Formats: sequence, C-alpha cells, structure tokens
Amino acid sequence: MVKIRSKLLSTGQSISSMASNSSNTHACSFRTALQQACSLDVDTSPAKTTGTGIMCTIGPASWSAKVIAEMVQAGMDIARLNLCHGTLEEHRRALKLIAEAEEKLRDDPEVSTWQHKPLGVAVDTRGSEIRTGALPEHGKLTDTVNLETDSLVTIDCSPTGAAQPITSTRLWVDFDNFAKIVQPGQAVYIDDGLLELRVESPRPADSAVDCLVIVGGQLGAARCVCLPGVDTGMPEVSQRDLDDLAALASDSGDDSLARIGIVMGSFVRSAETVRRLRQAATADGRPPPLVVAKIGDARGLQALEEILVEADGVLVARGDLGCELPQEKVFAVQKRITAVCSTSAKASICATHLLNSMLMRPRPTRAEASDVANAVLDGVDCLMLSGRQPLANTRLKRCAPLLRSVEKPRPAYSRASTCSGSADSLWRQRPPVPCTAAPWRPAKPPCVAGPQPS
Ligand SMILES: Nc1ncnc2c1ncn2[C@@H]1O[C@H](COP(=O)(O)OP(=O)(O)O)[C@@H](O)[C@H]1O
Ligand SMILES: C=C(OP(=O)(O)O)C(=O)O
Repeated sequence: MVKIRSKLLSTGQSISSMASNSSNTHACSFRTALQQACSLDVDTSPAKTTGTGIMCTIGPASWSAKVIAEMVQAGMDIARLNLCHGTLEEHRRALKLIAEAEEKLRDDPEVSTWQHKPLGVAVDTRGSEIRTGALPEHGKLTDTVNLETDSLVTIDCSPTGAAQPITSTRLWVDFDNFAKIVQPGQAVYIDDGLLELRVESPRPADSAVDCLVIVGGQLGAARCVCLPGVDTGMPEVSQRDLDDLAALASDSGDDSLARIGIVMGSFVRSAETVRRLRQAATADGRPPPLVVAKIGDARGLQALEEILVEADGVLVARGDLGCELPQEKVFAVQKRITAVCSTSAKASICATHLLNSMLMRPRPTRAEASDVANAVLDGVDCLMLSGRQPLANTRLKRCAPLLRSVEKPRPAYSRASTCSGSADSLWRQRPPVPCTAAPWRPAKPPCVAGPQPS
C-alpha cells in the first residue's frame, strides 16, 4: 500500500507536512463510519495541508508560466492536459510552461517551502468519446451557438462535414458511423447532458441524422456527445491516443519539458486498456507512469475490480456516468468506487461539476461545498476541476478562489476522514487502521443504500 502511495506522491504530492499532522492520529481511533461522523468538529483550527489533492485542467486561459505558478500556489497538485482539445504542439508547449512554472516557484524566495512540492502532470486521453465540431468562423473558444428547445437540428457525421462550422440547425460529430448506429427515439446527450436531443430520422446514406431539441441551450466547440446504452463499436483507446501518448512521453524526457507522471484513460472498460496505455506512455529507460482509469459507463463499472488490478487509480467520470446511467445513481457509483479504491489502496479521483456555479459567481452554493466535503469524507484522494474555467478571461479571479474554496472545507473535515485506506496511507505513511474492524449498521437505512448502480 505504502509503495503505491509513494508512487503517487512522487508524481504530484508532498508527504512531509502531511505525515506530521497530529490531529490525524486522533482521528484514526474511529472504528466505525458513524463514530467518525458523530465526531466531526468544526471548532478546531483547520490543518494547513491535507491528503486530498487538486487536479486542474490546463487550457488556453492558463497557457502562461505565471498563471500556472499562481495555480500551484493556490493549491493545484496535478496539472492535467486533455488530449480531446488542442494540438500535440500545444500540449508540448503546455509541458514546457509547466516546467517553467516549477522553476519559477523553486527560484522564488518569497515562496514558502511547503509550496515547493513536485507538481504532478497528467495526460488525459480521449478514449471512445464522440465530440461535436468547431464553431462559426473559428470564433473565440468561449463562443457558443444556441440550440432552441423544440427546434430541429441535423447532425452531420460525414468526414468532410468538419470543414463547415456548426450552427443552431446543423451540428457535426467526429464519428462517421453515427447515422448507422442510432434509431428513431434515441436520446443524444451533449456537453455532459446539459443539452438533450432526440433522434427523429437517421439518414445513413447522407451521413446525417435529423433530431429534435428536447433540452436546448448554448453549445460550445468540441462538446462531448453521449448515446446512452448504445455500443458505438469504438475502440477503448484509439491509435491516435496511443501515438499522442508515446510522442508526449518521449518528448517529456527533455529537461525543458515537465515529466508526465500520470496517464488517464477515458471510458476504460478492461485491464487490457490500462496495460496498453501504460505501455504507450512508457518512454525508453524511464519508469512507467501511473495509470488512472476513468469510469464513465456501466461496462467500466462492471469491470471495476478487474481494472483495479492493473490501474493505480480510478476517476469517477460523473459527467459521462450521469448520461450513461440515471442521474440518481451517480452518487452511489461515486461512493462505491471511492470505497473500493480505499480498500484496495488505489487512488480515487472525483470529477465534473465540482463547484460549478463558481464559473459564474465568486462563492459556491452550499450544496456544492457539501458535495466537495462529502467526497473528501468518503475518502476521495483527489478532486478534479474542469469545465470552462480554463477559458475564463478573468482566469485567476475565478480559478484561484475556486481552488482556495476547496481548501477551506478540506482541512476542517478531513481530520476525521480516516475510513479511507488509501487516503490514510497518504497521510500517515503506514497501512491504515481498517475501519471495518467492527461491523456497523446505521439505525436507519442510509441514503447510500438507495439506488444501486446497474
Ligand atoms: N489544449 C486545449 N486547447 C484548446 N482548448 C482547450 C484545451 N484544453 C482545454 N480546453 C478548453 O477548456 C475546456 C475545459 O476543459 P476540459 O474540462 O478538459 O474539457 P471537457 O469538459 O470538454 O472534457 C474545454 O471544453 C475546451 O474548450
Ligand atoms: C471527466 C469526465 O470525462 P471527460 O474528461 O471526458 O469530460 C466526466 O465525464 O466526468
């Protein structure tokens, strides 16, 4: 266990300050989850650091060493590059900027030593995702088109259709079998389900599908498209993903680029995919990266235990899960994955819609703050911030407070967060006290015993 955690730490976490935190020693006396919850304490001063990491997506708004350094100071532990967007050249440039930011922090006498932690670098593959196309006239990244509820739109899936910009009546998707695999009545979720279409008539001969907009709204560029329950036949990992990983891993041996320590695979459904990702991203003569499997559908969930034999951690892809499964099951999936990771001493990462309202407002809703705190209490090792915040013009005005707001709930609650094996070994550098030593049964059926993942 300790070995696995040490591997994680070497890519993104600093353990020294965490290991000396005495309040955690007190917390490890809890034997049951109920005892733990009864003892939550909001009066004690929060610890400075906790075992919960923060991962942030590095997008166009953070393409500067200064911004990345400020994000590290604000709490970022792992920088994520998303291969769904941008070019390989842009990702290389991002790796260079990350290396520059680390150097900047190292050389800055004003920066306190606890901030001199090694920054983890994660590359997220695209997997078997379908995405929409570019926006009118290659507009700004923040541009959108409006899909009106009850209007008709045509989805073009021809390879040549990418050249035309999307409009409010014509979309393009990057999967040329799209028109062949959908049936009338099929739901089409876009942008993690924020938009919903219904297939009216597929026209495979024209590589087009006519749809009705059920839930309209603003659509940005390269948004993910989900066909719940449909086997698209796409491979779990594409040759392009493997080639991109190999190229970036080999380049990141250059000292002027940050070293990739973590590879994340989207829609992983088997241990074999984990092995392929690790192999692709292992450059000659260097240790292999950690591999995090993103679980985004029922098939991935069914294969969780098998995947965990190979993977170093799992990311709960709440965006994809909320389209593939009924929304009300996502919290149960999150709790199950977090618990399974804790008992297997693997890292768990919670992603999507964390503190989402902070994209628009300076303070999160109480429900969002509770979402983060509950994830931490459940034993999540890392929180991934994504969405549109990397695009915001006022990037740090939004991004930094967002990160800090995660820090506030973390310390206050996490001293009791010991029912998570993997988080414990991160904190205390020794195997955790099993929290199931005494079986416990809550007096009332808890909400987690509600809907079970199918
Ligand atoms: N390398 C990049 N190049 C261009 N745009 C990017 C890049 N990385 C991220 N973005 C933008 O930032 C947004 C948020 O990133 P992320 O959360 O990873 O995306 P998504 O939610 O689309 O998977 C993306 O939707 C995209 O518009
Ligand atoms: C993180 C997720 O996946 P992606 O990176 O594809 O948005 C998700 O679905 O929650």
